[in-house]
Amino acid sequence: MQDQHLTKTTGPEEAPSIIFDKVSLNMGDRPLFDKLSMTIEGGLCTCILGPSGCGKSTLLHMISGATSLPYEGSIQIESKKAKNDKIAWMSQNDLLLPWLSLLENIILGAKLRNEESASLRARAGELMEEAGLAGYENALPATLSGGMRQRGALLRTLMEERPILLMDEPFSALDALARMKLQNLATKLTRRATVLLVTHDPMEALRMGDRILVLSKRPCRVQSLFSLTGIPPRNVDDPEIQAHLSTLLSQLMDQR
Ligand SMILES: Nc1ncnc2c1ncn2[C@@H]1O[C@H](COP(=O)(O)OP(=O)(O)OP(=O)(O)O)[C@@H](O)[C@H]1O
Repeated sequence: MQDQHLTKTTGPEEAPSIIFDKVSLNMGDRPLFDKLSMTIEGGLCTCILGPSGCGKSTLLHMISGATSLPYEGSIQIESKKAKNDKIAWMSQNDLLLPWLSLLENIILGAKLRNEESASLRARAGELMEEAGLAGYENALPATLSGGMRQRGALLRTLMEERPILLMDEPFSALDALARMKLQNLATKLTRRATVLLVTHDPMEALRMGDRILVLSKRPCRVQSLFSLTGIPPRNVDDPEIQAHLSTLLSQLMDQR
């Protein structure tokens, strides 16, 4: 059901690649990026791991253009759509408006643009059903658990139907079980979009990613790239996870 909607709006032809070409940026008096070149493949989930302060969140901000940082080089998004119409953002704070019901929060973007309609509400209802939130349409955020609020935030992001999703540690505030459930849901509902997920959790990256980029300490460069072949979300005992986990962990330990 949801896949149909997502195919229509975030199909492969709509999910662009993001190309960094010799991107340099100083933060303070030191380079954060020094001629960083890499390609984020369209239509795949790329997870980014790396030491604290190496510039993971800054990369997402540079792609979104939300903050104008004085970088050199280029970041190209291969899409016919205008930038505002192609990127959605999700972070670890759910940012639900406390005075609106969960449903009103989920359709907030359309409400603000005066695009609310019966079909839009129906679509939100379908997504809520899929996310196990049916029956909570009128609940205020304060009456919901952290996992439910974060599921609501995920649905609000998906309702925007953007081909690029930038996710900055979206599940880090959740307990292990809620996190795993939300990883499964997010993977299912964002299939075919270009997803860039910043995380500190190697298992999350191995469960959700088609590709994993390990970044180095400042100045940030791509230290290694893992290409995974199976279809996410992977179970924790998936052979592909077992094959990569120790290599990934030892690389991350070496960076500390
Ligand atoms: N507005 C700013 N002014 C100066 N330095 C900044 C600013 N914002 C971030 N930085 C610095 O840029 C570097 C990269 O920050 P960023 O938040 O992108 O790192 P990160 O890899 O996401 O870190 P973490 O994993 O801890 O969230 C850090 O050293 C940070 O101190």
